[in-house]
Amino acid sequence: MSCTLAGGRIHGLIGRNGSGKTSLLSTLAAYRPASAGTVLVDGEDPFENPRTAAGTCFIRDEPDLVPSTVDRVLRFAGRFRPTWDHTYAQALAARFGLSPDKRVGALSRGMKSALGVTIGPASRAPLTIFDESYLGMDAPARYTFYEELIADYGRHPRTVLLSSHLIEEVDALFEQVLILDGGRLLLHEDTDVLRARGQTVTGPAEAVDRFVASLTVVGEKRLGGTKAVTVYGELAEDRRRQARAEGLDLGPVSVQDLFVHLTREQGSPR
Ligand SMILES: Nc1ncnc2c1ncn2[C@@H]1O[C@H](COP(=O)(O)OP(=O)(O)OP(=O)(O)O)[C@@H](O)[C@H]1O
Repeated sequence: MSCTLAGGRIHGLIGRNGSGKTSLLSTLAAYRPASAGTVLVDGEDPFENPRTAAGTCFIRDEPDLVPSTVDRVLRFAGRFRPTWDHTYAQALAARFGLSPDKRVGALSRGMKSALGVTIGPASRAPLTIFDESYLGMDAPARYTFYEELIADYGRHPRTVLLSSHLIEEVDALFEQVLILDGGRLLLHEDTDVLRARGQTVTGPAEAVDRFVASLTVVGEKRLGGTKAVTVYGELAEDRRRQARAEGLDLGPVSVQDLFVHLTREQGSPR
């Protein structure tokens, strides 16, 4: 794969199991050297590089936590990061219900993840990477994470790279999307451009079925007599007019529907 990630954006990394997300993120965060090819962070090889390491925060699905108390874990995380905001870290930990004197060993799976996603935003690292960091966190805690991430990103813009399987929950955060498939970069686009690659056609079930008969259907939902069908491919203007004339609504497609369509057939792991 070959790509350049623009700074100051939130990039979503999605791909099926074994497609290479963790391998890519681990190499960017210098947890592993590149076995082939070139990886540059801010123009430099990140491996064993103190300058890029100080500006990178990598929160893995099993967060790296020293065996101590919540407060000490946060202080330790801040020691290596010039951009660390300890007041914000404490406020975020409190929002997740993490008591400062609680020991890491006594935290549940989801609470360990919550501590990981406290360190990520509080690091304010110019390159902040989350690799399925929400694992085990319940829905209210995940939504708190998304809310805090976007609010803090607004206050302190930086480059965020976030891999997730919960695409419907997180796609609103993504400014750009990368889809990996079998170790290759299948697609790298602005989220809006990606959403325009398909359409959702909604209306009375029979009219929708008639309209989509000759189109590539990638998903459908039905509620009573109303149906919403997702189709792949752009619609020409005359087809759009026809849809409106038949009382059908056209909307953008979900990133998840497109992802499933693009990776279901060819998407076997390497
Ligand atoms: N430590 C390792 N040694 C050898 N091969 C590995 C190792 N870790 C991962 N792989 C292989 O590298 C490929 C990519 O794995 P990777 O963990 O990067 O995928 P992923 O997209 O993060 O998957 P998932 O969504 O399941 O977490 C897979 O074929 C996997 O078997």
